[in-house]
Amino acid sequence: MSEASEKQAEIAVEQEHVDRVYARLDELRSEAEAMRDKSYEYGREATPEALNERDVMLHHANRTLQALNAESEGLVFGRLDLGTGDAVHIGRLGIRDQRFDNLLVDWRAPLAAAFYQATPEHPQDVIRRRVIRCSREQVVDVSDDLLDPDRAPSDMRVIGDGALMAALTRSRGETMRNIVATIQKEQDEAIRAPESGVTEITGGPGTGKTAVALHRAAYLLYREQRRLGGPGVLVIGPSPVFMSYISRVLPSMGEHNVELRALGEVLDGISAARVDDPRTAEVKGSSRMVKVLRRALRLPPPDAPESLQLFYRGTVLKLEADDLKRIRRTLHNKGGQPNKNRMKAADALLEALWQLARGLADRDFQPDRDQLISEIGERIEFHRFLVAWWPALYPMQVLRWLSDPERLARAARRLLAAEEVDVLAKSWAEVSEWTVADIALIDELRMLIGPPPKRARRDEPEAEQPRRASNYDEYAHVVIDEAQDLSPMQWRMVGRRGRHASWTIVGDPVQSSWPDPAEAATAREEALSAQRTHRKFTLRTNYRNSAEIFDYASDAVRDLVNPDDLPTAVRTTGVEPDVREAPADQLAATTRDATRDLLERAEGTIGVITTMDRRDEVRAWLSDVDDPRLRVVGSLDSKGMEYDAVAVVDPDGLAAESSTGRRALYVALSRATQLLTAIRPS
Ligand SMILES: Nc1ncnc2c1ncn2[C@@H]1O[C@H](COP(=O)(O)OP(=O)(O)OP(=O)(O)O)[C@@H](O)[C@H]1O
Repeated sequence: MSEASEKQAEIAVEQEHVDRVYARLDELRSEAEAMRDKSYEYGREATPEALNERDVMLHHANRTLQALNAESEGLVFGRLDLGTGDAVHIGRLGIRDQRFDNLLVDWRAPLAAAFYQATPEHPQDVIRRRVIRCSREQVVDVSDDLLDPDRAPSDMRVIGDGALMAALTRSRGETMRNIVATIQKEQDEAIRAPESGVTEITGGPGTGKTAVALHRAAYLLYREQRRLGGPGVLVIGPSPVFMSYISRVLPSMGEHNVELRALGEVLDGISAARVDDPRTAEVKGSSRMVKVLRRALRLPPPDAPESLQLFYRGTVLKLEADDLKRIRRTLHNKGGQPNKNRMKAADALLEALWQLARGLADRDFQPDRDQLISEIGERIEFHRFLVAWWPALYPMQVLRWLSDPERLARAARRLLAAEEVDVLAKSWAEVSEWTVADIALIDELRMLIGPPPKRARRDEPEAEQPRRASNYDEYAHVVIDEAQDLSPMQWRMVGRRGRHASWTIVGDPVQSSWPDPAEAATAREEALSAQRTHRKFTLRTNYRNSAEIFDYASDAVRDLVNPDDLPTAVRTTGVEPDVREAPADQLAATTRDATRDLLERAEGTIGVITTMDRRDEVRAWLSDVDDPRLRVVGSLDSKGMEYDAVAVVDPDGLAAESSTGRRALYVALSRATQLLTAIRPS
């Protein structure tokens, strides 16, 4: 038999099994639908027990249907031939036949672990491992690894030369795919690590950190359904573009109970995608901002009245600016959230008025404490004063007040340098749209201020009404991707979402754009201080880049890092990166030529990456290139992304963009799977 017909014969064998799986899937779907219909009937009886039973049935039926109806692409993807003579098929779900025998074992079940962990050195009773590739319900390819040749029966066929290389060479689509059929051993160890505490996964570009983190989320949801199913899993990544890029991975594995949020979307109800320039982001992200914000809350609101004057029984009572200042200071010194202290503020003012009145008492004026307090306390003019002097505060409003440089300088005295105050005030004064870094400040303010009183909420401007999170601290597992870039303020924000959670933290210090790693490390330790277990996995193989591309990309950081922190790229293509030089007036034309060239030569997506400042300019240069595969992004937006071909426009500009510019350049140059062009202004 020729190699091709051997392969066809094996494809036919697998097709038979895949057909059985799909037929059984249809049966199970019908059963679940029947159960759902029956649960509605139970509901009609309306006794508490019947209603309870209905809810349980309905929940179960819906969950089953959701799992069965998830994209069926790649439902069956693996097979193990064991030393016992048994064959086990592995898939995205576990499916049993009517006799309760396994037709398909869920990839997360212990029985499937050998699919990822068996090696020729430790075959774990696996003789042949087969990856099956399907297009919908049709088997299109099989690819084998013979792990234990000595025990292989003589008629066992071994097809192809490895599924991993085939998967890596294929062009990538708009969104990240699951890698469940080709997860490698070192990745599997991180995916299947216990849930508790902190699991840290590091590794260089393209080592599969994001893929591993998402598969780990799916694995934990399967294994720890009871704990994670309710409060759920939160996955945080750098940008909305990135979240959309990874958004299909979990649903493609049947998991829907996961919230994906970019860093600018962590706070309910507000969403920011704009990023500050590096200097501004650095100041906004510094943990010094906690004190600045605390101080800002101690300042009177911008239009606060400077004195309080009332007539009481023919006598003038007046609290002067200094009195009011002292009362405010005392209230703040006692601590607590200003929004919860409004009653205390009213009491303190009334007490001060009483002290005044008592000092003025004479024969004609004999005030009584209780009477004065209750009479003045009910006056509308007193309430008006209180509302202006100690208003209900809203985080965004308080931050907006800091666009006044004088006010900000008062809050930042001895904490921020004059230049830093300028940078911040300018950022808030010039643009009304919030940035990603502002969100962590707004979240901090929410914690410091406390919820506004219910009555005040009705007057709350629309823009100030983030949907109140009931589940602030209630996620059971938090996954942070690109964790190396979180600022200290962002660590505080995410820490609040997972005080009782377990964590998966994924990142690569070499790709970090945060200029002060020590400050971020301290904030991270604080955010995770409740965690007792800490385990770390390092991934060392770069699956994305060709060796030629990664070698060129690594030059950007080689002298900054320990060589052990750079992974090894496994694939060679023989195609070196294309480096072009162009005088400034030719840069647009050269970029257009290079982009068209890449669109022609590469099959999948094309990314053009440049400095954040030049993003719009480069977009305009390419506005007449009409191809949906093309994306033009700034350096920060390229974090975590991947394209089949990449053009980096002005690499030296990227390197000079910030104090961590060379690391940003390393990120940009390591985004391509097949082709890389660098365009340097000469
Ligand atoms: N075991 C695997 N089988 C197939 N493809 C894989 C495997 N591991 C990783 N990949 C692919 O390699 C590419 C890089 O993966 P991923 O984006 O998760 O890496 P990363 O470590 O997060 O990269 P970066 O740090 O650069 O953002 C993706 O296309 C992913 O699908």
